[in-house]
This record gives sequence, C-alpha cells and structure tokens, in this order.
Amino acid sequence: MVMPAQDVSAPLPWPDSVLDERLHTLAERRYHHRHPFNLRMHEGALTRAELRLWVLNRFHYQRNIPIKDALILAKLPSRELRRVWIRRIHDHDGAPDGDGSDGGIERWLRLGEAVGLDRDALLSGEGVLPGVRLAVDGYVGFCRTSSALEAVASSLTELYAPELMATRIAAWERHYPWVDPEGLRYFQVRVGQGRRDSEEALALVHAWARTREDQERVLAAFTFKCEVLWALLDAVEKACELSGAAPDD
Ligand SMILES: O=C(O)c1cc(C(=O)O)c2c(n1)C(=O)C(=O)c1cc(C(=O)O)[nH]c1-2
Repeated sequence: MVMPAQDVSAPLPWPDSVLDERLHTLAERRYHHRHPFNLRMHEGALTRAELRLWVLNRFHYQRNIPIKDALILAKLPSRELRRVWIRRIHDHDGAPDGDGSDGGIERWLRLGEAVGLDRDALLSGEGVLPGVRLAVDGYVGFCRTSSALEAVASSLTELYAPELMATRIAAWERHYPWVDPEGLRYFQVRVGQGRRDSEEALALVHAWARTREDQERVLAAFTFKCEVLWALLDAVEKACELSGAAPDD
C-alpha cells in the first residue's frame, strides 16, 4: 500500500492553551478597549452629541450581527450545530414566536431613545459614517466568503466584550447621568450572552483547528475582527474631531 507523503517540515499544532494565549496577547494590543474613543468614553470626556454619534453608528453594527450569523449558520454542517447557532439570531432579532421586543436590536433602539435619538432616525440609517459602513460591510463579507472556522473565529473578540461592557456600564452611570438607566439594559443583558457565545465559539475553534495552518487562520480572523472594531471607532472619532462639539452641548 502506498502511504500518503507526510510533510515532516510542517509545524505541529499548538496545544489549545497556546492558541488561547496568542489570542489573548493579540486582544491586549488590538481589541477596541484600547481605542482612544473608548478611553474618552470611560473617563467621561464625551459630549452628548459624541455619545449619540457612537450609539447611532454602533446600531449599524448591531443590525448586521444577525445577518452575519445567518451566513455562518448556512456553513454549519450539522443540525446540532445549527440549533445552537440559531439562538444568536433570536438573541438579536427576538424569539421566533414574539414581536422582537425581547431582542438586542430592540434594546439598542431603547438605548438610542435613552440618549435622545428617535428610533426612526436609527432605523433610517441616516448619519451612518462611510467608514462605519465599510467596516461593518467588511465583517459581513468576511463571514460570507471565509470558512466556517474563520467566520466563527472572527466572533471570538466577544471573549473580551463582557469586561469592556461592565466598564462601560459603570462609566455611563458615573459620568453620563443624563442617560436614562433603562438604556443600559442592552449591555446588562449582553454581558451574559457574550460570555456564553464566546465560550461556545472557542470550543468550536478548539475542535476544528487541527493543524498549525488552521490555527494561524484563526489568529488572522481574530486580528481582522479587531481591525473592524477599531476602524469603526476611528471613523466615529474622526467625525467628533471634525464637528468640534462644545463640551456641554
Ligand atoms: O460593545 C462592544 O464592545 C461589543 C463588542 C463585540 C465584539 O467584541 O465583537 C460585540 C458586541 N459588543 C455586541 O454587542 C454583540 O452583540 C456582538 C456580537 C459579536 C459577534 O462578532 O458575533 N460581537 C459583538
């Protein structure tokens, strides 16, 4: 019997713990918790107009999350996996037998109202910055064209979102008391959902990334996603600089 030739020079896969460590090192440097806009948000330095601009632009990201999750769903090979993943769409759009009022998109619309933005204004998409559109389109396109492993790996930034959201909730309560606290509900609910979703995604990545090449692809997908989040905030920060809003506006 002819044995397939083995590439003895191919590097061995890392243990899961080493892959996790590499993700962590990347996040430390490149996740958007370090972005200057988030730092300004946390220290209470944003004007009302700046906070509103962020809420309006992040809504564009939020409303595209279930769309990219539907693209990932279509790549999953088993009903067991699809049954688990479909819950992410319901988390944002609302339960299938409801009217959407229990979903994350509705909670984000309420966050908009809490900062003084009309829900029709958010739904119209008017005011979404070109850079935000490109960043979000980039994320959705990545999930459309990449492998299931890479698309799932790109969601792993959520490993770091719950801690950032806890910081955000505390900062908003302290520095932006004019925001109706009901608006913070989106983040309060998302902390638990984000923990669960990212742990599920990490378990899939561990199971699927069998070679060093797969693992390198995971790191590249994660880096790309950090860049999506970073580019979104770059666009918002630049618009703040250009508008030069007065501190008490
Ligand atoms: O506010 C944040 O900092 C933040 C970050 C992220 C993230 O790291 O991708 C998500 C969210 N929020 C979020 O609310 C959310 O629903 C979400 C879904 C995903 C994803 O990639 O599937 N990321 C995130």
